[in-house]
Parts: sequence; structure tokens; C-alpha cells
Amino acid sequence: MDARTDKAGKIERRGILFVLSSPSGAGKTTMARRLLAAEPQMAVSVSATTRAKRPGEVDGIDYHFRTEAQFARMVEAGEFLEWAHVFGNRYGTPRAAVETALRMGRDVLFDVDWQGTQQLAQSMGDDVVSIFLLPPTMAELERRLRARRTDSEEVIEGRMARAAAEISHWPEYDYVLVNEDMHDCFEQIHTIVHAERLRRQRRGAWLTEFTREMVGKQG
Ligand SMILES: Nc1nc2c(ncn2[C@@H]2O[C@H](COP(=O)(O)OP(=O)(O)O)[C@@H](O)[C@H]2O)c(=O)[nH]1
Ligand SMILES: Nc1ncnc2c1ncn2[C@@H]1O[C@H](COP(=O)(O)OP(=O)(O)O)[C@@H](O)[C@H]1O
Repeated sequence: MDARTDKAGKIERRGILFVLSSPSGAGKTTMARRLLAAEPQMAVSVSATTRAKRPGEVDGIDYHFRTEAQFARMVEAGEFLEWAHVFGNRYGTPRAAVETALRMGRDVLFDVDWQGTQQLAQSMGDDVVSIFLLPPTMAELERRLRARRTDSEEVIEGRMARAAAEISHWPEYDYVLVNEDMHDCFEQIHTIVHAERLRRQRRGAWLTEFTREMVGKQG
């Protein structure tokens, strides 16, 4: 029997909300892409943002790119599970897609900052598992921001100036990893995902039924 469904085939497993945060350039997007490739059943929350599209980014895949006015209307209509100002732009998590995925028992991956993580933890409680990625050093963080070649010098300086403030939120997370070697960091994230899915509290009524039947059949 699959832990996601009961005997009637009804879904009883609630999806887990996996949140990845880090200072800009520490490797969230890279790790999120790898995780989604390894876990095709995992849904991803595509945020809405008012920031400009970077070269190579696709509307509806990387972000829903919106104007200030469009974003304000979405806030007004209560369409966000959470939203925040980051680097002078607004970013938010559209509610509908997340709720649909969770109802279907799918896990959902979020790339949001510390403000988004706090708001998600408040509204979704124990279903949230949060992971913070640290760079090995500040110099390496800056090197990665430059190597990405997606931001202007001014934007890079702004992101570096914000990095220490972002990093100060590490104690609010369930897991804190240093993204030094890409492969090792991904393996650690994947291990967390596997272990969190196995938590007793998440295995629901299936485990009660399984053990009751097992003991009942004794003798
Ligand atoms: N609160 C919140 N933060 C978000 C959301 N989407 C993205 N962010 C955060 O906004 C910050 C900037 O994101 P982005 O401009 O894509 O740059 P990058 O992630 O540093 O490459 C990152 O810390 C993201 O985690 C969201 O929906 N809500
Ligand atoms: N462990 C790592 N070692 C070296 N470079 C990395 C590592 N992880 C990510 N990068 C590179 O650093 C840059 C920033 O990573 P990215 O995933 O865009 O960060 P974020 O989404 O946190 O801003 C990218 O060019 C990426 O390929």
C-alpha cells in the first residue's frame, strides 16, 4: 500500500512544503533545479515578481513577471500565500497552485527569502521544512554572483550589501548547509527530503492500520 492513499484510494498524505533560502548567489536556484530533476513528483511554487526578467528566464517557469499594478491587484484580491519586498521589488507566492498541489498529496518546493519562510511557517506550521544554504565564504559568494553574469555591477553590490543581513536569519531554519561542493550539498538536501518524508507524523493513519492488522494477525 502506498503511504499516499488509503484502501479506498483516497489521498491521505499531506504534501510537505520544502523551503530553500540563502543569500543571493549561494546556490538556491541550482539546488532547486537539481532536486526537481531528481524528484519529478515534487511541485515547485512559481513566485510572482515585479523585478525585470533576466536573460534566459521564462515567464511562468522561473517567475510570473508582473507589473507593480498587476502585483498590487493580486495582493488586494488575496491571491498570495505570502509576499515581501526584496531588493526593492515585490515577490510573492501565489496561493492557488500551492493549495492544489498539497491537496493532491504532492510536496512543494519554495525558493523564498527569510520573510517568506516566516510567513509560510506561520500559516502552514509543521508541514514546512526549511533549509538555509550558506556560501563557504563571502568572497566565494561574490565570485558566484559575478560568474552568473546575470546582474549589473550595481545589483551585485546591492546583493552583497544585503548578504550579511540575510545570513543573520540562519537560526530560524530547520537545516543549515554550507554549499561548498555542489554534489555534496545536493546529496545533503536529498537526504533531508527522504528523511522528512519518513517522519512518523507524516505517515498518518496508514501506519496505525498497518500495525493494528499486523498484531491482529498474530497467532
Ligand atoms: N518572500 C518571498 N521571497 C521570494 C519569493 N520569490 C523569490 N524570493 C526571494 O527573493 C530573493 C531574490 O530572488 P531573485 O531576484 O530571483 O534572485 P536570486 O534568487 O538571488 O537569484 C531571493 O532571496 C528569493 O528567495 C517569494 O515568492 N516570496
Ligand atoms: N557549490 C557551488 N560551487 C560553485 N559554484 C556554484 C555552487 N553552487 C552554485 N554555484 C554557481 O553560483 C552561481 C549562483 O548560483 P544560483 O543557484 O543562481 O544562486 P541563488 O539562486 O542562490 O542566487 C551560479 O552560476 C551557479 O552555477
